Amino acid sequence: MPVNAESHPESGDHDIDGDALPINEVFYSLQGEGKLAGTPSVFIRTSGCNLRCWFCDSYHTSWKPTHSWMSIEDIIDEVRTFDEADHVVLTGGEPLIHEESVKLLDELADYGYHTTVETNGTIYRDTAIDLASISPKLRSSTPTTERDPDGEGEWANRHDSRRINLDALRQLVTNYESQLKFVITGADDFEEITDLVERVRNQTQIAVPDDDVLLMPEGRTRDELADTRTTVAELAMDHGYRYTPRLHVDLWNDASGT
Ligand SMILES: C[S@@+](CC[C@H](N)C(=O)[O-])C[C@H]1O[C@@H](n2cnc3c(N)ncnc32)[C@H](O)[C@@H]1O
Ligand SMILES: Nc1nc2[nH]cc(C(=O)O)c2c(=O)[nH]1
Ligand code: SF4
Ligand SMILES: [Mg+2]
Repeated sequence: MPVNAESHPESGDHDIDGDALPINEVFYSLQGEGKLAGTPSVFIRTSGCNLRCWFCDSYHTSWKPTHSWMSIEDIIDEVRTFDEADHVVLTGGEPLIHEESVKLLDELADYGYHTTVETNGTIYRDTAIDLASISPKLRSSTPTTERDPDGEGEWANRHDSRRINLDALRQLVTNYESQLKFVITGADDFEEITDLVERVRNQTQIAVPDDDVLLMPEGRTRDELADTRTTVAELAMDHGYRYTPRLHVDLWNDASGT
């Protein structure tokens, strides 16, 4: 169900009683990324983000957010229409900017769903998360003047100062089963990854095995992925990290609702 009403997610200007979330789309697909790639899953995509990656493949949740407000009850009713699925992926935008995501996840868990949260790792919340799929943003994600899809670099400093929150990363990794999934634009990104993984390891007693560090090629389309994925596969082999494909892009390119 693509949802396309225009309004601003931070405004809260909706007339639904009870807890509600700005929802960009709800759809059924295969998990395309990470440890659970290939798993049939219902995706709930919230709108609104605290970062602005230049390459964001969900432009209508970050740079130009669109959504309809949905009550938690209505979201869960919609999820339950896909009766083959027992996995739910909460994504965005950044789903953890919304306090109401806590209640949604708790209720999904009460219904017995396995929950994955796709997050940029800058915000921690205590809720029912079976897999925290954390994608910390590297320097190469910054929307510099040359790479800004929507302006002239106005977001660059804000993005850069927000993109790493070591304390939030520590809490996510310590309290949930997790994966660290880095978007790679080129071999130059690698040093920053090893450095950040070390810093996270130094913050927690929980083991962060190389197997839970995933390298994902940057690319919104098959053609873009064709340019990055071999480099990324070789980096994974050289360093013992895991490669993750973007299965949905391989299967359906950049079609919406996939
Ligand atoms: C749209 S984000 C939403 C969740 C959260 N804001 C985050 O960034 O993790 C979902 C996933 O897509 C990844 N992603 C976004 N744009 C991408 C691109 N152009 N190429 C590869 N991965 C991308 C993100 O890193 C994240 O793992
Ligand atoms: N099929 C599919 N798998 C995904 N895994 C993470 C996604 C996301 O946008 O968070 C995503 C997505 O958009 N589609
Ligand atoms: S953090 Fe996620 S949703 Fe936000 S701009 Fe980056 S990729 Fe897009
Ligand atoms: Mg996606």
